[in-house]
Amino acid sequence: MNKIMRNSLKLPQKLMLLGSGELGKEFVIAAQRLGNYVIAVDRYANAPAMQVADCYEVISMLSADDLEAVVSKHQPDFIIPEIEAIRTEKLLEFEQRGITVIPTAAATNYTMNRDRIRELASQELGIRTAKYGYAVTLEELITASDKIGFPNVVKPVMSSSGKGQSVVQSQSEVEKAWIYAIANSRGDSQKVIVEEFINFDIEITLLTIKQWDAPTIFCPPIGHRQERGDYQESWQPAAIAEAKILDAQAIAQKVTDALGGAGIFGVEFFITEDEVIFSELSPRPHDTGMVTLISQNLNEFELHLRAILGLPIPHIELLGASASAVILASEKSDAVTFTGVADALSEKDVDIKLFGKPNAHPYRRMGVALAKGADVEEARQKATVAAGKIKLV
Ligand SMILES: Nc1ncnc2c1ncn2[C@@H]1O[C@H](COP(=O)(O)OP(=O)(O)OP(=O)(O)O)[C@@H](O)[C@H]1O
Ligand SMILES: NCC(=O)N[C@@H]1O[C@H](COP(=O)([O-])[O-])[C@@H](O)[C@H]1O
Ligand SMILES: [Mg+2]
Repeated sequence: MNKIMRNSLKLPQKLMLLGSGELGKEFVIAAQRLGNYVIAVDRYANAPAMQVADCYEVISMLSADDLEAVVSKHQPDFIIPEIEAIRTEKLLEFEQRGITVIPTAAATNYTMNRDRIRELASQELGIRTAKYGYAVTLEELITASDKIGFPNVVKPVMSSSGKGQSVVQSQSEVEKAWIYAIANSRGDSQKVIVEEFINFDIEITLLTIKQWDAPTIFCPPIGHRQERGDYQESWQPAAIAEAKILDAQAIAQKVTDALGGAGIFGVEFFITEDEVIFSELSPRPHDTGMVTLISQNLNEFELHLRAILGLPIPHIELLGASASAVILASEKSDAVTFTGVADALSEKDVDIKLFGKPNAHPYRRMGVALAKGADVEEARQKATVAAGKIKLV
């Protein structure tokens, strides 16, 4: 259904983006370069992607009525979610009405909360994940934590970028983790997941491109480092044994086939000495994949667009060892300005993206530094130094 036939595709298409952060902004730029018409939607005005879209709407994406209003008004050909927290039941309805939802409405429903995609991977597909349990009360979390053991990781089932997530060392810390998770849960969910802590050697994102009428293809693996559950730096290629890359590709193919549709997926894995453990997946570009803005002939946003529109992807090429490092805010501010950009850009093969978020708060991601180097170590060093030069004032 809704399959785009390559040779009959007419441009421009009308694309509605649900979520308008930094990932959406780069996607809109890619879409605009082929002349498409983009409506950017988010919960606040002047969000990054709105700044480069044809028009924008400010709504609650968790409200079915709000979604209905903007879809009826604009009649998009495609609805392209950019965040998890969307009333996905409504997307099923739009899909039934003939609008193509990316990658599919069912896939956005599976990945809206951590529990459904975890059940799909672990129970239905038999894929190795961390041991896990759920809780909807503190008492249940105490019991579930005992079963999983310590240390463990507690997360709201609906959250992203590490919001509400904590590593719990002992039973005495469970209550604090519960309160933190519930306070930082997006939407109306009161459910948390508790996971076995995986002591991995490296964690990776495998960007997986699922196409309408061509085989699934993969980017070289991206390594990353996270703090507070949020990405700090990423690099490509990640040094992993070929056999493990093939294992990860097979798992990514299995999960994305089960989800269906077309588009890019960021499939996350923990790699230990002898295991490849599936963590989670984004049915859209991934934050750690921003490194592809400098590392590849086609970046993850261009790949997403081509996959969505059924355009060919003849070749993905890694242009050299590359890295990204985030630029975070440290204080609350409604008037953000940056210094140090000239200094950062004085280095060869370094680039800076500032997202244009209208306000800042501690740890909010405001930009990213990108670098190429002779090897991954040099690229990481250059990206981190460049990010450190940018100051918010
Ligand atoms: N079970 C675990 N064992 C060890 N580390 C973990 C575990 N779960 C999460 N982490 C760490 O926390 C990070 C964020 O976790 P996860 O990807 O589940 O959260 P998220 O909020 O969905 O993040 P994002 O939206 O940025 O992908 C992981 O990349 C990893 O570094
Ligand atoms: N890990 C998911 C992720 O990176 N999502 C990206 O962050 C934006 C929200 O940023 P904000 O919280 O600063 O508004 C989202 O819109 C998306 O671009
Ligand atoms: Mg993640």
